[in-house]
Amino acid sequence: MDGQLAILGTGRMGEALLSGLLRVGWVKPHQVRCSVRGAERAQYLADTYGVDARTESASAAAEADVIVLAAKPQNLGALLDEVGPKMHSGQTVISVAAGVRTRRIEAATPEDVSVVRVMSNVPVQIDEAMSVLAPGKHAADADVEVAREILGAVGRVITLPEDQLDAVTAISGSGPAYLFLLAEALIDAGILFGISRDDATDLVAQTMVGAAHMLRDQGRHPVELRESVTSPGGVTIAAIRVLEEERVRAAFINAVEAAKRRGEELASG
Ligand SMILES: NC(=O)C1=CN([C@@H]2O[C@H](COP(=O)(O)OP(=O)(O)OC[C@H]3O[C@@H](n4cnc5c(N)ncnc54)[C@H](O)[C@@H]3O)[C@@H](O)[C@H]2O)C=CC1
Ligand SMILES: O=C(O)[C@@H]1CCC=N1
Repeated sequence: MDGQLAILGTGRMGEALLSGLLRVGWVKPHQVRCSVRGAERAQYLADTYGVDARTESASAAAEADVIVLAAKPQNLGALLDEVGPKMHSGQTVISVAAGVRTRRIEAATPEDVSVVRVMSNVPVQIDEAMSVLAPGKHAADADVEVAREILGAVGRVITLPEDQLDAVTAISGSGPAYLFLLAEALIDAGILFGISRDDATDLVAQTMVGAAHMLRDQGRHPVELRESVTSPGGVTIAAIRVLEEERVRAAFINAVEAAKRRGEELASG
């Protein structure tokens, strides 16, 4: 990219984006300004990535062409109060915060600042993120393209209307946590049967990777894939029966619905 990038609130998500963008060469370290809360963290970012890292966001925002907002939703209001008045026409703001609507950000920034909201997920750390873009009112195609380039550096990107973003957050944003919980449970089952934690973790992790690749790359329906494992009169159906008796399917749907509701609460609070 030409110009300057600011990442405001460079925690886990912001750092993962930063490292991905530097790795693919989308920006050079001298083009990046990061802001964080603690001086120690700023020093760490400066030492690790060679970027300008500060504990104050307003100057970083004022100097940038593209601004990534990566603070927690609960801190975004205060961050916007700090940086909004320093922003100026022609800037593109990309917010990765869960639940915070583009109109909230538009209200805190000058009229012709473009906002693109993004919901990504933690595999940004390994360039396997699922990111969904939702353009705000003033976002032009070029702004969406910038967001697509940034998130495209660390995984797959699609665009959806903003009214679907709370659902996206609950599914793919939080999704890795559900899969890690499932992994914990399967590893515990291995331990119950006397398999070592390391071996059980290998079994579960590679099973998840293999199953995920089949689902993503073969274009087959998950029902067909599950049926292909479930032999008549066999072992898998005994487990599926218990999962259905325990209403695991409904539990997942209810859990995702609760996550979506929480996203809506964050938006209104
Ligand atoms: N962790 C995840 O899996 C996902 C997180 N997100 C979103 O990404 C955002 C960041 O999440 P994490 O990186 O996990 O949080 P985090 O807590 O690791 O990072 C947030 C950073 O913002 C800094 N910060 C807060 N207020 C600030 C201010 N006024 N000025 C400068 N820095 C400030 C904090 O010191 C912290 O370093 C959140 O809005 C979250 O909703 C979205 C999808 C997945
Ligand atoms: O739990 C959260 O609030 C964030 C948003 C999606 C994943 N982590």
